[in-house]
Amino acid sequence: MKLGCIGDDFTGSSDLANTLAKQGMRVVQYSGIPSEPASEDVEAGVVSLKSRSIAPADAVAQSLAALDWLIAQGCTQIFFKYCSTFDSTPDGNIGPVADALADALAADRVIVCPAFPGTGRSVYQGHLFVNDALLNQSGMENHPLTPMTDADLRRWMTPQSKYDIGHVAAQTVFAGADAILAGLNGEDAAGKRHIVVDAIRDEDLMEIGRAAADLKLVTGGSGVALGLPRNFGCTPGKPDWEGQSGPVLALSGSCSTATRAQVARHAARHPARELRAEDIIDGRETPDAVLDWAMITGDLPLIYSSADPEVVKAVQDQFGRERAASAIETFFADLARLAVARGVTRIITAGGETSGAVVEALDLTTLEIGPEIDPGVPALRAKPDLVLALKSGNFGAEDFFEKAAGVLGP
Ligand SMILES: Nc1ncnc2c1ncn2[C@@H]1O[C@H](COP(=O)(O)OP(=O)(O)O)[C@@H](O)[C@H]1O
Ligand SMILES: O=C(O)[C@@H](O)C(=O)COP(=O)(O)O
Repeated sequence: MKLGCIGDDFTGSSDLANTLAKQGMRVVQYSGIPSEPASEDVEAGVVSLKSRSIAPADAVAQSLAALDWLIAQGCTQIFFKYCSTFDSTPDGNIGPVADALADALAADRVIVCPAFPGTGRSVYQGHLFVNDALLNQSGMENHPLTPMTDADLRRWMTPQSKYDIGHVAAQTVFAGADAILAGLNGEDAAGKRHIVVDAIRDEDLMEIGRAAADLKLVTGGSGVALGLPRNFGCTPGKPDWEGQSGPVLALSGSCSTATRAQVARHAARHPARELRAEDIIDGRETPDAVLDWAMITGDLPLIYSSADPEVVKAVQDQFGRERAASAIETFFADLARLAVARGVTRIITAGGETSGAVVEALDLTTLEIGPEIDPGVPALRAKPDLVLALKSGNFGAEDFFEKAAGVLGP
């Protein structure tokens, strides 16, 4: 293994694995830290953790354990993947994990770059934009777990990290890899360890990738990984893929803007069943009954708890943020387990935490990367008779669920 990756959630990890696979690397996504060595032919390993919204100390411990495993596989560069919307709170977990990885690797000039132009995320003058809106005006300010209320990445990262945060501005990035490296060196000399690097186009990311060839640690969204495979001699390619026939089920616990539009569109055309958080928490809904409904109805049924920000806020005020999230995630996890036991072979999940809960419940250890469904979302094969799509909350076109079902199989 050459490139070792640690993803702070499962959708983000599949997004990263997708980017690396498209750039020609032989990639495997692991669910949690594997207990065995990787197969010899894997060039990039992505260890998916569910560490984005847990206690910072736990996120650090899990990330360091993942690092140990990746180093033991021979990796010479480590990539820490977080969300292209920089999902974190003033306590973490991006800063504490980046600090711990940098310390463990004795890494300097740590790039911080969530840009992903293909999905509208750009970093300009240290600020993160989603299309034409600043991050904190993009809907992400209402995220149920990590409300993003400031678009200045340097300011957002500062309370999270024990190190000073530097910046390489767009003008330098536009001048290419040598200038970027000089910019990183300058910030390093000024005592900055984590360095926000601007990027607004894929060309910028390719140049940042070139500049990062000898760095021990790179952090960011999947975009900044675009230029890394070339450093390892890889050239773009297409994965082998054969779809899977059989019953399909879509599950959505994401309350992000894009997912809510996808849910609304799907519900107007296919069977869709809404789960109210209070009914789950009070036990009025059971996974068995909901699955019975899905198996009888067919036609790409969608089960969702996705709700508008006011509804989510009322639920969180009544039950507490963590209790609500955990009850809903457990429900989806139980539902997925029952669905597979009853013969479902294609599962589509929307939402990073939701997807993590589902993959962990299904006890899937490795995921093979298939073709891209929409930017940042690949088809995945988990077992000979089970394929998945793990959709990041804000990714995908409005007809994503239909599209995903089509790519996953006939
Ligand atoms: N109706 C709801 N009320 C409160 N919390 C919810 C509701 N629906 C889902 N959640 C929780 O919100 C979180 C959404 O996070 P996630 O699945 O990562 O989606 P995204 O990828 O959009 O961030 C999950 O923890 C989920 O259980
Ligand atoms: O970088 C991204 O935006 C995604 O890969 C990602 O991490 C999304 O996370 P969720 O929105 O929580 O699914």
